[in-house]
Amino acid sequence: MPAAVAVAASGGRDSTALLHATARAARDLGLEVHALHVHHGLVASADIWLAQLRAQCARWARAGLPIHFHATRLEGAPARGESVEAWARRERYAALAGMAKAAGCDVVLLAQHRRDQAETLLLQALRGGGAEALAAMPRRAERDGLVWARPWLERPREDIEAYLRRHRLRWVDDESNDDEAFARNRLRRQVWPALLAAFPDAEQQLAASARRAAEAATALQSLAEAGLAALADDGVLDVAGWSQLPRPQQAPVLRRWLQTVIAQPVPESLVRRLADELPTVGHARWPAPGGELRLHDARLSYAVPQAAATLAPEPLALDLSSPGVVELPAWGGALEVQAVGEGGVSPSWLRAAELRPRRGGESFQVAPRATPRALKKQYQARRVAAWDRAGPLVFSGEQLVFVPGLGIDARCRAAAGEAQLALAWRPA
Ligand SMILES: Nc1ncnc2c1ncn2[C@@H]1O[C@H](COP(=O)(O)OP(=O)(O)OP(=O)(O)O)[C@@H](O)[C@H]1O
Repeated sequence: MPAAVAVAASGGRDSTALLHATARAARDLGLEVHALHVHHGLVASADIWLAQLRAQCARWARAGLPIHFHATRLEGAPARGESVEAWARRERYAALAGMAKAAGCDVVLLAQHRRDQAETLLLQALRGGGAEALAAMPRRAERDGLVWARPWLERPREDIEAYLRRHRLRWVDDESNDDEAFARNRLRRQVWPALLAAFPDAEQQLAASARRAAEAATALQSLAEAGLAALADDGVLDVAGWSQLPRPQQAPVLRRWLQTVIAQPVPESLVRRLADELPTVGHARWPAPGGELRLHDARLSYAVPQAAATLAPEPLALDLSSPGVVELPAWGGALEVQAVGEGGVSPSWLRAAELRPRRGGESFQVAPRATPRALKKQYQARRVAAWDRAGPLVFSGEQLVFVPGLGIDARCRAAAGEAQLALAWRPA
């Protein structure tokens, strides 16, 4: 049995009740309770929440409950394109995990109850979620080396209200619960009263559905894993083998593979599109979260763009006039120099070469009679993906000689019959 248990406490109604109930049980069992609060810094009232909860815990401690209070103020802000809710949730869990570990707790209790579970199932269904999403919240999950448990997940909301009344507990009302811009608040305010009036046991039945969906999701996942075992190797999916699977297994196996290679949520539209298109195309690319999927020789892989140009190293002078491979770890790859019969550059251009990062404003000429155009335009015209643009530009004096993804500038090409070299950028 653990010596201490943590409770994630917002100061709101449910977690106030859970904190109090846990502290009372802990007193009887000889355990310590750590109340963990996260100040998101998003609304002015967050200061009041923190102060009230701290004072509440101090009062309970004085009254003999084995309770300790900890709080973390979140720093920073959502990344570009990230929603405030997603950022707050991720940072809240990270802060809770940090505080729990520092307090020596292995278990963190969360206060969601059966009504929350029923709402989550409905919200997932309204977003078109599959079994995994309809499973809603697990009663117990292991993450970041901690157990996250929801001891009241099967408790009706009324039980918690009765507990609060019985112990005359006070809590802070979250004013954002009134904001109908949030789907959960619209569900709570507009839909739930009507639903309960028409279906009095809705909460219980929806929570039961979530439990069954969780079982179905676990079974489906093991099936998909078993199907994948023979088809995926080192992040590459054998598309020929996948096409031989019975039709109903194809999407689940594909979804599972995508989840393993893309470390972020996989849009269902991508799963559907791939399931339809994979059997019909030979070579193709599809945009995917954080990168790109590439199909080549019936093998599907996922590629992530190279580090951004802001990390590009300093210019570097070197002699590239003889064949060989020049390893350039600072650039994340190597330049390969090869003797060729045509289409190359005369070695004299490469004797005093300089590798430079792209700065903007460079121009590149693709063919002898073409007009030089801005590098950016050439990339766009030839649909060079962002990660194929990584690697150094090779200059000779002020003349751009070679560009990863585009090749040798036509102005530097050697005449037929002359000694010449081709360059290629090989990302690590
Ligand atoms: N700022 C916070 N600091 C610590 N724990 C939090 C915080 N916000 C939420 N939690 C924890 O996550 C659980 C779910 O959060 P959510 O905001 O969905 O709950 P809620 O139904 O509003 O609960 P409560 O009435 O306790 O605020 C809470 O019950 C609580 O255990």
